[in-house]
Amino acid sequence: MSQDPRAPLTRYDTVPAVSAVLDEDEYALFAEVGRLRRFHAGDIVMRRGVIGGAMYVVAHGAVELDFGGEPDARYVEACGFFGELGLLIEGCPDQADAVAIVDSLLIEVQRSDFDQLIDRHPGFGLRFMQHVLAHTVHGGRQRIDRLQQRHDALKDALGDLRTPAYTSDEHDEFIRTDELTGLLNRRGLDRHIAERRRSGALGNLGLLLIDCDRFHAFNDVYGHRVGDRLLQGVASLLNSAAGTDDVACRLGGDEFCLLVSARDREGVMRQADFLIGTAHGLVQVPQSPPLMCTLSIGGCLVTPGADWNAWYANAAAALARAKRLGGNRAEWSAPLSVEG
Ligand SMILES: Nc1nc2c(ncn2[C@@H]2O[C@H](COP(=O)(O)OP(=O)(O)OP(=O)(O)O)[C@@H](O)[C@H]2O)c(=O)[nH]1
Repeated sequence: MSQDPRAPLTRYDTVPAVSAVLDEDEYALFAEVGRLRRFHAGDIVMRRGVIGGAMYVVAHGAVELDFGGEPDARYVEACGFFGELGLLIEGCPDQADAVAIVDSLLIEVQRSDFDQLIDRHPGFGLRFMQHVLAHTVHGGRQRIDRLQQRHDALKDALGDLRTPAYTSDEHDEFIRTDELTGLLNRRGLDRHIAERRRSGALGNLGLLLIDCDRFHAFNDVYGHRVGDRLLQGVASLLNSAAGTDDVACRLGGDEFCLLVSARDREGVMRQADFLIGTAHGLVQVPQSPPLMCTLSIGGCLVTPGADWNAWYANAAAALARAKRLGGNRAEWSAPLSVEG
C-alpha cells in the first residue's frame, strides 16, 4: 500500500528523532509485531559482520554495542533499538557486537514482522526510516568529529615529537601519574613520601588502604571498560575526600591509598567512614551499569620512624580484616611501636 504524498500529516510525519530511542507510539507498534526474548548478563545478542536481518528493541535491561575501532562502547537501554540496518537493508551485515550487560528483555523484530508492520501502518514505515536515517547521519557526523579530534591530537603529538617539547617537569609528572585515573602512581607516592620525610612533614598523618569489593566479578559481568570507569569513579571519590595536604594514589589494580592529615584514630577513621558511606550510597543509586562498588578500607597512623613497607603492612592487616568481615567497612590497626 503506497501513501499519497499530498495526504494530511499523520502523527508519524513529525521531525524524526536523532537518537536510537523509540517514542511511545513506535515502541507500541514494534511490541505488537515483535517477539520477546530474554538474555542473561553476558549473552551475545548479535555479532559484528554477521548477516542477521533482525532488529532489537530493549524492553528492559541494557545492552553494550561495540562498533570496533571506536574508543567508547555505546549503551542501549529501555526503548533503545539496534540492528536496524540489517533489518532495512537485505544482506547488510550487523554493524556492532551486542552483549547484554545485565539480564535483559528484548523485542526481536524479524524482516517479516517489519513488513507486516508497514502493511498495517504505512505512514509508520516512512517515519521510522526517516528516524533511522537521521540517526545514522548524526552518528556518522559524530564519528567524523571524533576522527577529526583524533587527527588533531595526533598532529599535535607529532609536532611535540619534532620539537622536544616536554619540559623536565612535564616528563616528571608523566612518570609519577597513573594513566587511567590521573592519581599518583607508586613511583609518585614514593617521591612524595621522600619529600615529606626530607621536610619533616611525616607527623600527624594517617594511611588508608582502599580496595574495591569483588571487583573481579564486576569486570566479569560488565566488562573491563566499565571496570575502568568504575576505577576512575573511585579516584574521583578519593580526590573529593582529600584535604589540601592529603594525597591519593592508585597503588595498582583495584587498590588505592589515601594519606590523610590526622592526629589520631578518630581523624583517620572519620575519612574512612566518609569514603565507605559515600561509595555505599552510590551503589544504592539504580544505574546500569552501576556507578560504584562497595569499598573495604584498612586504616592506621603513619609512624615517621618506620618506612612505607611497615605502614603498608599495618594498614593491609586491617584491610584483610575488613575483607574477612564481608567488605563494605573500614577496620583499624593499632600504631606501630617504632617511633622516629
Ligand atoms: N577494569 C580493570 N580491571 C583491573 C585493572 N587492574 C586490575 N584489574 C582487575 O581487578 C581485579 C582485582 O580483583 P582481586 O584483587 O582478585 O579481588 P576482588 O575481586 O576485588 O575481590 P576482593 O578484593 O576479595 O573483594 C582483577 O580481576 C584484575 O584483573 C584495570 O586497570 N582495569
